[in-house]
Amino acid sequence: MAESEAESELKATVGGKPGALRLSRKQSSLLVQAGGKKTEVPLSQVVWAEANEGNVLVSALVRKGNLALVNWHCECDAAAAKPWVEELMRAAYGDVKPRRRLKIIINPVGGPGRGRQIWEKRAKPVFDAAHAELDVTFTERQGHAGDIAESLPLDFDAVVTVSGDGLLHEVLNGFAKRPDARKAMQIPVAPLPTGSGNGFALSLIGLKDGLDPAAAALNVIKGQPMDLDLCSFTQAGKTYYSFMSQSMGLMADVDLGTEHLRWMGNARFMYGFLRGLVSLKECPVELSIKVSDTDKKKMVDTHRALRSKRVASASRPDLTDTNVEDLEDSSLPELRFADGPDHEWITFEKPVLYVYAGKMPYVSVDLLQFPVSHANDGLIDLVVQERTQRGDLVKAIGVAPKGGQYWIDSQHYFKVHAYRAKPLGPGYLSVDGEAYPWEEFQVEAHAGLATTLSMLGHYAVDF
Ligand SMILES: Nc1ncnc2c1ncn2[C@@H]1O[C@H](COP(=O)(O)OP(=O)(O)OP(=O)(O)O)[C@@H](O)[C@H]1O
Repeated sequence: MAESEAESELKATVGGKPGALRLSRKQSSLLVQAGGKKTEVPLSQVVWAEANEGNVLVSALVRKGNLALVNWHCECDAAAAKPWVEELMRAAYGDVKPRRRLKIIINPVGGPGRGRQIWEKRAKPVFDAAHAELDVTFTERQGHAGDIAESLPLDFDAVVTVSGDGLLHEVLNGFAKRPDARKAMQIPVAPLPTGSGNGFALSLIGLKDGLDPAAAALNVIKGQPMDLDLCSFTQAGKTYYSFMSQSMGLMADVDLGTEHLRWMGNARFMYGFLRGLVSLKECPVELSIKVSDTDKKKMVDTHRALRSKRVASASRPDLTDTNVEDLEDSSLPELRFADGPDHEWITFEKPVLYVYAGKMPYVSVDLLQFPVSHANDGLIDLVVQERTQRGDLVKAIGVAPKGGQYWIDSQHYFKVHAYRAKPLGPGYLSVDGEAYPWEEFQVEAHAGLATTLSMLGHYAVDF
């Protein structure tokens, strides 16, 4: 059947005027014709359809710059409408179970402090339209989200953090403290971006819609569970979990040294970077690396091959209570490199401006720092920026939103199993955007330890 040809059509009336609304379901979209106006919406953006006693309601996210929720109400013959509506819901949801049960954790002071407002105006209406079952908590203090995760009943379909990336770090570390940590980490975590650092939402949804709360809500409603690697971060005998990044030197100064400028939103990171370029301060660190790959071109090829495989196989099936229960060993994995570096590790010998390790492509809208990273390749992407000419770094700013800095010779890019950093002077250390003591630590990757939600089955990046 040609894409333009309607697969099935529902003629409905609005306010008693026959023929005022025509809903046509095509192969991959819904066409709505009302009052001479045509709106075509991909089925992936249809969040609800129902027919009750001659009334039909269809809700979808329609692109109006951002994604906006639109509800179409109409009257029509109940017998004709019911099967049409049921078929539309089947086509719109595929394998995903509608009416997800969600734990929502909102940080009212995250980023520029607009979490509550954005939740109420832009996200909650989308979840309500999709008939999601919501259990909402507003955080009252630092650490609150971690405490919630530590004692959360495991009967939620997902945990959604309405904040920046820091709140997800707390949730995953709350899970890690539980005796049934492994089971808890099977509950997908997903972001609704209202913080200043929203790299996870950008990586899952892409640059175009990654900061749109409605698009993030859609990802929570329709995304399939996707394995998410975690990094264990061991310092002074204690192990934490990092889902996103660790940074030292200039990039940690950019994050932690600009906390007082939260009101600037995302712009604070660019300000911090420019300030760091003026001082060009060396990062005093001894860095040991358990390398998997160092060839940039080969890493791009592997990235493309892995990604097309992911598209073909999509992600794992939707969660059910049974497959969460099925996990027998619920403890977290042993560390493989607990004894520290051996002869297979290399040491980076040149003067360093910053070290940035990551598990996802976008750090912010201005920086595609890890363009060949994967949610679940079991490896950490490690960038070591040599202390180089200011001019090189200024040039990199312009190409950074598309990851162009990847090709700069002074920017060393490694795929690694693990690494260890030992401070040789004062500095900052940021783990998932949160401040950690600038003391010796070791990091290693753990394949697919946690879970997120994705509509694509891979990170949304073209490189
Ligand atoms: N009610 C609260 N009062 C104060 N701090 C809170 C509250 N709720 C959460 N926090 C803390 O706010 C911090 C910032 O959260 P998050 O990272 O999610 O947002 P953000 O604006 O992107 O911040 P950052 O840019 O610093 O990462 C976290 O350390 C979290 O523990």
